[in-house]
Formats: sequence, C-alpha cells, structure tokens
Amino acid sequence: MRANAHPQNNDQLPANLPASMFSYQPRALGGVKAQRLFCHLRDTLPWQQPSILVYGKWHAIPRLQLYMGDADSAYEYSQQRFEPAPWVPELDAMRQRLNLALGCHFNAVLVNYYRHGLDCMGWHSDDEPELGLEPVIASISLGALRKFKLRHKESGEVTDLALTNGSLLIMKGQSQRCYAHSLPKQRKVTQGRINLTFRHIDSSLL
Ligand SMILES: O=C(O)CCC(=O)C(=O)O
Ligand SMILES: [Fe+2]
Repeated sequence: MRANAHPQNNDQLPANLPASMFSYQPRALGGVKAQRLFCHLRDTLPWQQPSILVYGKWHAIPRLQLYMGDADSAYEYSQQRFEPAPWVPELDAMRQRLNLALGCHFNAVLVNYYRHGLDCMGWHSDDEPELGLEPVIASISLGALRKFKLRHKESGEVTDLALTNGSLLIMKGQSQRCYAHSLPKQRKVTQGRINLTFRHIDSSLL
C-alpha cells in the first residue's frame, strides 16, 4: 500500500471535484498484487446476494457482496440488518495499513463483486446514520476497469471517474451530503471487478 507515500498527490482527481471531499490515487496498490488479490477474494469469499426493497418490491441486488468487520460493526440499510462476517487476514491487514496511513478508524469493509459489466450499483449516498455525519470512506478497486459516476445533488453535474485496478478513492467531509454516486452497467465489460469500501461503523447510532 503506497497510501502514505505521497499523501498530497491528488493530480489524478478530475478538476471539478473538490479536494476537500475526494482524493484519488490510481495506483495505490501495484497492478499485479491487486489482480492477485482480486482472484483470491473472488475464489474464496462466501459471497451473498441479498434482496433489497425498492419501491415496495424485493429485488436481488445486481452483484454479489459480503459485509465484513469487527463484531460490533453491524449496519442497516434498505430496512435490513447486516451482521459482519469475520475479517479475512488480507483485508484485516489492508484495513490496518489504511488506518495508519490515513489516521482513520475503519472497523468494517463492504465488499462488492461485479461479475461482469451487467452487474452494477444504482445512485445512492453512503449516508446511513451509523456512518456518522462526515464519514471517511476508502474505496479500493481490484480487477476490471469500471466507470464510477458522481452527481452533484444541487447542480446535477455528473462527473465520470475510471476506477483502475489497484486504485484508492477516498470520499470524506461533505462528499456524501453533496454528491450521490453509482456504478452503471457497461455491457462491453466481460471481466469481473471487486470493490472494497472501508468504513467506520458506530452501531450505537443505529
Ligand atoms: O463499486 C464501487 O466502486 C462503489 C461501491 C459503493 O458505492 C458502495 O459500496 O457503497
Ligand atoms: Fe457507495
């Protein structure tokens, strides 16, 4: 993890995104290491595909996921409670390195596996109460290059960011209040991608 090697270097962030809310490092992890970790997680994690309630109807989410963390990091969204699976060593080690590099207190990670370009995530903000008021979220991408979209809630301006294998995107400050984000379908993408969003969950805020 080169997260603390050049903490100031944020040149790869699109110019219209405020540096007070976002930072982007395309190569926080080396490419080979990131690809290897992708294969390892894809092949070994006990993936789940929960259903969520959308406008009164239950739908299986269009991707696989696993929520992992310390025992006291349960969280809720879409009227469901997710208990954390225990850490796997690779992600616990990454969480500890990120905590040191960023001065954070991540105690959980949401792991999303997009099997191909038809798997996706709709528009949302990570603004559940248990994340607190101005959460810091560290998002690591592994595997296929996918387009990530950020929409400014007031102006409607949409910015695309191509999240590379081994990249680290940090969202902090007012980012969740001011922006929504999504990972759209990309029919031409055939390879898989795994995204890790490290979070600090305070279950007492549930
Ligand atoms: O896959 C991504 O890059 C986005 C994941 C995300 O927004 C989330 O887990 O809340
Ligand atoms: Fe999100």
